Amino acid sequence: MMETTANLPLPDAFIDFLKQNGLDPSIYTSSDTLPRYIRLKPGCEAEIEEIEAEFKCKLNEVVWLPSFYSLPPHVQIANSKAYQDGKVYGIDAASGAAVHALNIVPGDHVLDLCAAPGAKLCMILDLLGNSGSVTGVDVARHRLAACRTMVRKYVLGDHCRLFVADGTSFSLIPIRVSAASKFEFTSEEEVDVFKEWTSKRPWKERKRAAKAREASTLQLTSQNSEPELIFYGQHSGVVGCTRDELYRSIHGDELSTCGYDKVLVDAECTHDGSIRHVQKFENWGWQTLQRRVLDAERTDDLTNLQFRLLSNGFQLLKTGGSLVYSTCSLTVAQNEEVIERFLLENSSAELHEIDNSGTWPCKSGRVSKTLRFDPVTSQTSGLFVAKFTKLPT
Ligand SMILES: C[S@@+](CC[C@H](N)C(=O)[O-])C[C@H]1O[C@@H](n2cnc3c(N)ncnc32)[C@H](O)[C@@H]1O
Repeated sequence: MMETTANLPLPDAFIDFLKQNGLDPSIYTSSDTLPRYIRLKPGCEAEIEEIEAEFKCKLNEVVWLPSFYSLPPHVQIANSKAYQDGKVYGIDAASGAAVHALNIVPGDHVLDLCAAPGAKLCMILDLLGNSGSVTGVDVARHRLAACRTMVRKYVLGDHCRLFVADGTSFSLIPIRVSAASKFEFTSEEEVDVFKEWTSKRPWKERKRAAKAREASTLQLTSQNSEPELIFYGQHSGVVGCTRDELYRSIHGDELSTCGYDKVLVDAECTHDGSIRHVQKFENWGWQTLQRRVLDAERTDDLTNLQFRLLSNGFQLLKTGGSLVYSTCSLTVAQNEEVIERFLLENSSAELHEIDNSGTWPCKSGRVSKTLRFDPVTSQTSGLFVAKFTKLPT
């Protein structure tokens, strides 16, 4: 049987899932009227009127989030010139808030551990501008390839590198000094030095990538398969670097100084807070939703994955750095319970109040200093956000 929430038919299994997790299905009643959000590329403010004329609607400034604008839900932006020229991109305001919580400052080296398809990664690159670096990691190659397309489309890739890898074991540190100016190579070494990125990769690199893919299909442990570098910009630290330098893993104490300044763990989840995602199952079949999303065993596996992603992300953070954990699920099991378990096991982790969050239209989570966005309270998609800092040990 279908239960109708406004014009939105939700299957019984989904309603049951919400109820079992203490979530009120009525938060989805406003889903049909939720605005669409865009982020305007900084520097394009003078073009707002032109963009409004193209979209045939007013761009309403989101007062609590810089560079964000809301539009009526029916406006399609994908065919617009402003979108195709990379002046605007679609990103929900709650997602923007999660990135904002990182307090990105020029020069930061940022790790985005579940990066694809890349809306948050693009925003981080935009905030960084001409400095620092962003390392995007995702286990799904096709999704990360879409992220690469997006980064290149918005001409944001100069300080970015993308690795297909398992975020629970990824261990590469940022390259903080311009490698090209750091090393002097003998002609022998130069063969193995990364040159400018090109989509036509040299034979040797293609062979390595094929080998890495073969290893992962043979289901060797993720620790055994090397992260596959599928993109790097001119100033991402990769150009001029040797393979040994790039693939140098660091564990333990050294990470406290060599780790990332900021880490985003936007973890894989059941997506129950994103009604637009749930609606896609109307076409794919509600049974697929039950099998792929709501299955209790899968949810248990997910909470373990979330815990491991959070733990590894925190491991790669330098002392004094900040980590934001977010999911587009609103269940306590995938959010508060994951972070409570994590805090119990990590004495150097401290929950941190998110700057300016007092002015944000969201609720507090069950754990103090955590935030919950939902369609009714926030006029956004559902999102849980928590911020940690790393204390000296
Ligand atoms: C919620 S999505 C991330 C959305 C992304 N941050 C954005 O803003 O576009 C979660 C991502 O986690 C990835 N993922 C799942 N398991 C992973 C793992 N073990 N390591 C790294 N990424 C993983 C999925 O492929 C998916 O792309």
